[in-house]
Amino acid sequence: MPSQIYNKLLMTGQYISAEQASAFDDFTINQIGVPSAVLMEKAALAVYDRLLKSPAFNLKKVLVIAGSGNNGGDGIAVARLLYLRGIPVTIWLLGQQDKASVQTQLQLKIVKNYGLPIENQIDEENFSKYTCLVDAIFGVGLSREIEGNYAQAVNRINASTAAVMAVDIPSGLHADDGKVLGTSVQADETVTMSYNKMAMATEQGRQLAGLVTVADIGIYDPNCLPAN
Ligand SMILES: NC(=O)C1=CN([C@@H]2O[C@H](COP(=O)(O)OP(=O)(O)OC[C@H]3O[C@@H](n4cnc5c(N)ncnc54)[C@H](O)[C@@H]3O)[C@@H](O)[C@H]2O)[C@H](O)CC1
Ligand SMILES: [K+]
Repeated sequence: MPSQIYNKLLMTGQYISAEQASAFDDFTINQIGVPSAVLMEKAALAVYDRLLKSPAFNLKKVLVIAGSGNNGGDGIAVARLLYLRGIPVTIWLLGQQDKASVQTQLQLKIVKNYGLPIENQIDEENFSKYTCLVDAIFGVGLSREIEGNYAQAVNRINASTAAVMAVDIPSGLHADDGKVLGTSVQADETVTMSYNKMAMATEQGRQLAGLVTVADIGIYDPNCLPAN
């Protein structure tokens, strides 16, 4: 694909809203036909690659904190990739499994078949032993204040000395305006899917996201596709 078309597709320097992210996702799956699991795998590979490459992360003992939506699904797939590389990794599943999204249930089935450790609770002593935390609690689907055990998990992540990688967007940041909904993860790095999010164009969003990597996972703005 000639580079000027590809550059237009990537819309480098653009920021998109949660609604656009979902619309582009939906278009790619339902109009173009790329299976959702393929997109999730490419999202997970982008986070996995950055975790391996970035000097910010000590992968001696990794904890993936996963919600029940597709952001959690991305995180669970990251845990699987790390596990198959021989990296010690545990999944702390916050959401209720039976309420998990279809894609997240698939990722849970896969990691169970591989025998990855999945916990519903992590005590303080064990939590403090992790050297790297992956925030896969909420992504662009965050729509209200974070409360209860989700808020507790966010506060424990922020109190940890371990480096934090946020999947797509720090959990607690609203994708459109960078507002903190109750509490938000403070990330060292964020790998965001397809295009940067409007939240990261705000001072607060930039600060909470840390170093942002925009991952091209094959989801594009339909208006930027080459005319056939
Ligand atoms: N668009 C892309 O390029 C891709 C995005 N992926 C990942 O999918 C998430 C978005 O997933 P979604 O299922 O829509 O929502 P979340 O996982 O962000 O949220 C989960 C779920 O939680 C509920 N919820 C919202 N606010 C709260 C709250 N305060 N407390 C409790 N529960 C809450 C709500 O029902 C949400 O549905 C995106 O960020 C990417 O990580 C794809 O996997 C790959 C392509
Ligand atoms: K997140």
